[in-house]
Amino acid sequence: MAVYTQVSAEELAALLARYEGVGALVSAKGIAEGVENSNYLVDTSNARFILTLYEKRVDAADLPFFIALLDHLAGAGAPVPRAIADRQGMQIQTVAGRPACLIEFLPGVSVSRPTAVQAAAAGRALGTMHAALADFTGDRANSLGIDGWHALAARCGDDLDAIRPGLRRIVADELAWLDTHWPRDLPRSVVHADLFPDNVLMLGDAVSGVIDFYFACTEIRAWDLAVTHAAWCFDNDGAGYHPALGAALVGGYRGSFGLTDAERAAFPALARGACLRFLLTRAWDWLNTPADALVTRKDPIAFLRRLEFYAQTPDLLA
Ligand SMILES: Nc1ncnc2c1ncn2[C@@H]1O[C@H](COP(=O)(O)OP(=O)(O)O)[C@@H](O)[C@H]1O
Ligand SMILES: N[C@@H](CCOP(=O)(O)O)C(=O)O
Repeated sequence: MAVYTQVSAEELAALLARYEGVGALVSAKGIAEGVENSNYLVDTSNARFILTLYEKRVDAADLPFFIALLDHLAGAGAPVPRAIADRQGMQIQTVAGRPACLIEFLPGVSVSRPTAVQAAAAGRALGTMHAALADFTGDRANSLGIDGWHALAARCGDDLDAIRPGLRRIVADELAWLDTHWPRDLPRSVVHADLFPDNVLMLGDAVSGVIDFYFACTEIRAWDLAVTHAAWCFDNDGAGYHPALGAALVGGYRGSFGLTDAERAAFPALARGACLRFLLTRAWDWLNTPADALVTRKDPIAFLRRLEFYAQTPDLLA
């Protein structure tokens, strides 16, 4: 469960009083899903909201970028939640000592075993967002891009072998391979960078919401598709690849945005980079999450298995 910071009913009522028309506090519950931030489901006499307190990897200095990104996408008709402005026009607040936003609640549920139809819808939603971002002028460096993977691997150090004997060597070899094969000249854009099924809300087979933009950054645009492919098209433990999901996801994306020959050719390398990114952040969390934290650690090895698949399938989108 991801609730790192407790918020009292008094603090919450005082927060809500800053906003015009949100109503009075009826109830607030910590949300079990998520690993990065503290999230509360807040019901008022008027509506339902999400209260997010930013923790861990979210730098408060990046919040204006994320909020501008959500405003831009929502303005273009994408189903993303805006941060609500208070009477003074402030979207970023301080709650229990943490930076925080009151956020629109979006309906829908995230699927744990997507169907091909749902994967196609996710691919279309990603492509539609990329189209909407063509005229977004915000910019944020990717601290979890290829340079960041080197730094994170160095910080994990020998402890990687405590997760799986030999993992440190595997990571070092993969970094060396990526340094040589990483595409440097593909189109770049602001991207979501974490479009896992738990960050896509669905009503039936339709995408009703895309959430959790807190890794959004300027990156190789097709890397976003590679992240989404790695996240959607395997069993959770990374053991089994589902070609029908892969074809549907990529087909949905190509239909709504498009993919160049150069992006297709680079896809296996981008996917290997995506796997290494999640392997490393999960490994770091695995090694550093306090025993008493109310959060479920995610398995790094599930992304080692995906990495092995992409390494063995260099002609995946050929
Ligand atoms: N705007 C929203 N509308 C509806 N539910 C949301 C919204 N934002 C977050 N949630 C719920 O909160 C959970 C955790 O949110 P998320 O942003 O993924 O957290 P974290 O950044 O900690 O991973 C989601 O899985 C979803 O159930
Ligand atoms: N998607 C990442 C972890 C980030 O968690 P999220 O709940 O913010 O998506 C992973 O699976 O490692």
